[in-house]
Amino acid sequence: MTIGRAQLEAIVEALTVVLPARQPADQVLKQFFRDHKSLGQKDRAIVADTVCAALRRRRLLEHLTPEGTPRQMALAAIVKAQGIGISQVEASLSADEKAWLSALKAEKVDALPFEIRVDLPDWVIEKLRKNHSDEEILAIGQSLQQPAPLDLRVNETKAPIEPVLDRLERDQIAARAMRYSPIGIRLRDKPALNQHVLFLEGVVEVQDEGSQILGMLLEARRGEMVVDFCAGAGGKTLQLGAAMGSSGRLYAFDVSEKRLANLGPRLKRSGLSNVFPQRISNENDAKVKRLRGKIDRVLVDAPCTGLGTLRRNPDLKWRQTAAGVVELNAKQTAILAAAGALVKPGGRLVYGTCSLLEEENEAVVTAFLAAHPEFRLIPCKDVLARKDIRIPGVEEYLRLLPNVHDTDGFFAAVMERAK
Ligand SMILES: C[S@@+](CC[C@H](N)C(=O)[O-])C[C@H]1O[C@@H](n2cnc3c(N)ncnc32)[C@H](O)[C@@H]1O
Repeated sequence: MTIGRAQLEAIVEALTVVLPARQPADQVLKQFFRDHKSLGQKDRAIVADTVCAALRRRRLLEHLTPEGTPRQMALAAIVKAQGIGISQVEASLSADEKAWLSALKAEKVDALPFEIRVDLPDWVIEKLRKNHSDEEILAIGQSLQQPAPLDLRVNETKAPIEPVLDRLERDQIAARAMRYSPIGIRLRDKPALNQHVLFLEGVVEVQDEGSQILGMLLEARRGEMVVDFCAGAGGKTLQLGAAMGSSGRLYAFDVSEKRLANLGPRLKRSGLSNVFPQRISNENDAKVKRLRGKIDRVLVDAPCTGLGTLRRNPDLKWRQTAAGVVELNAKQTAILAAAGALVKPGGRLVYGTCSLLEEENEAVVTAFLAAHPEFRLIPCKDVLARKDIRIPGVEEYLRLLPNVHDTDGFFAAVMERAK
């Protein structure tokens, strides 16, 4: 793949606005493309791929480019992170740059310090060391440097999985049933699906396999009262609504108007009529309190560092901080307590995150259980076994890792309130 002068300039300009990491990279990039309407489809793909590669290997690239200018970062990303040959950019290089890139190309990444190979900030590595060996941390870090696959969930209210797989095959979209999720399909490539009839008619939705497994832990059933406390744009809400056969009542709470607004069109496509999105001001909103003790199942998909999703959002690792974890922790604890109060006797509470950090996961659950003896832990393994799902390493808690399960990183705990 040749990268021309104009394309390289566009990559450098894009990195100039993305690298300060003041806002999420996808938002900055979206604005960048709005401001650069002359860039064609192919140019945009090249810019987006290189920016993503630079964010995935930012620590390596900063190590290799002592001045760290956006141009150096762009060139190093192309040659070192994307593995593109120097000859493919040669026409745009000065003699000095050519010599520098040749030396860079020859440098052995495997011989670099551990932290650079892991490509995570020091504070994250330190926290991971509480539960993982350095060998595991390296495997986790390297798996998070890979792009994530495109995963779909089949809307059970519209179709079983087999005809959907058949339809994809007929349309020459390479796909296979997922390893763990019985309602999931993994695509081999990343086709633009948003004009495909299966997507437009709400038969499939994009959802990572790990997220599907987490949603299944709630075992939401027909006719029940269910709350998705942190519904966001509704990835799991739609799954729960379908599992409930579009019956009962499913409240989708979130503090973010914008995220709930993104649920709107997805909900319409899904055809579900049991979902009630509600914006709440915080976890103690009156809309929450009036449901105390009345709900069969409550899911808390808590706000977290998102470190398990770095394959999709590589900028997150440079936007989170140790101080941020402390703030998130306070939120997670408060949300879980408020959500737990909604569960009726004999009901279920699931706490989940897409974080890899013990502080956001086991520690929050352990503290909750200590303060709420009316709840007890149900092993995730047992819940999944009822659906014939067996996942290596899943026992008491759900712990999914990209290097082990080829899903985003997820954690979950299932709790039941005494009758
Ligand atoms: C991990 S995301 C949810 C993702 C979503 N469940 C999905 O599957 O697509 C966490 C969500 O928690 C929301 N949130 C933050 N503080 C909250 C609070 N106090 N009460 C309810 N939701 C909150 C955020 O706006 C964010 O949408």
